Amino acid sequence: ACSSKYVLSQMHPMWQEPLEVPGGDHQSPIDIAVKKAVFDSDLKPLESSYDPQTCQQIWNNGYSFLVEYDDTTDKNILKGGPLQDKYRLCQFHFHWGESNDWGSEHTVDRRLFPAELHLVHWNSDRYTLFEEAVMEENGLAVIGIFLKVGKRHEGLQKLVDALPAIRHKDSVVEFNRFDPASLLPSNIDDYWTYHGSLTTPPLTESVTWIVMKQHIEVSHDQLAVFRSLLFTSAEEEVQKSMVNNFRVQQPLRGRTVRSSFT
Ligand SMILES: NS(=O)(=O)c1ccc(C(=O)NCc2ccc(F)cc2F)cc1
Repeated sequence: ACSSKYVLSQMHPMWQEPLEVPGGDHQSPIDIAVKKAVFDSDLKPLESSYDPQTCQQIWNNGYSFLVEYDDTTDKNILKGGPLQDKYRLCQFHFHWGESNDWGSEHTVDRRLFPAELHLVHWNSDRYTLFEEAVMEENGLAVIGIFLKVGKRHEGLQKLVDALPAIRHKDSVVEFNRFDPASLLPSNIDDYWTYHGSLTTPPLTESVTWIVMKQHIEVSHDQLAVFRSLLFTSAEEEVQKSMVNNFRVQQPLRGRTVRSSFT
């Protein structure tokens, strides 16, 4: 899978923002000012096709928890929308807060959501490995989906039940037959899209962001289990709750956010 060979650099949630990312004027996340988004009628509907059997593992990388997929074949594909090529799913992960009042990375008219899901894909038409694609401008496509607290999300529960087994950093458990499509909102035709970056180091500006207008709902208790995860490994004396693992918002620097809807 895409990131098991790399453990994200040791970042504390409130990790010091690098003062400048070299040439970093396409950084993420951003605030999406709805009225300033430009409707683009050329944007096509998104097409995704995921195979739950290719789910491999769920693990705590010390920053979030990732569900990883076998990305050695074209079994989990995203195309259409703003994308010219086809992209392979390699993992999905979440960002959340210590309370339900904040936690998302992107905002909509400054509105914060309690959490945000990222489905990470890389361009398998042009590159052979995620690690290669992550360095290229058209290398990655990440779907961002906001989470709101409300009714229990049945699809998410299987994932929530696995979290106690990966409480500590670097813990991994086998996880199979999970359908990422079960986490998509009913409407995936309405989205905003812009060019940005990874929201954690190396912060490379290789991401076509596709942020869904429609959120998904999870229960308060489901989100509470996210907060029971730890940033720290089992050996460390002081255990730190994994919360507030989001990056601060970045300047738009003249970029245009396009919308697929009016
Ligand atoms: N939150 S986000 O969706 O923007 C995001 C998505 C993926 C990654 C990632 O894979 N990092 C590890 C990693 C793995 C390999 C590599 F070459 C570079 C690299 F950053 C980081 C952030």
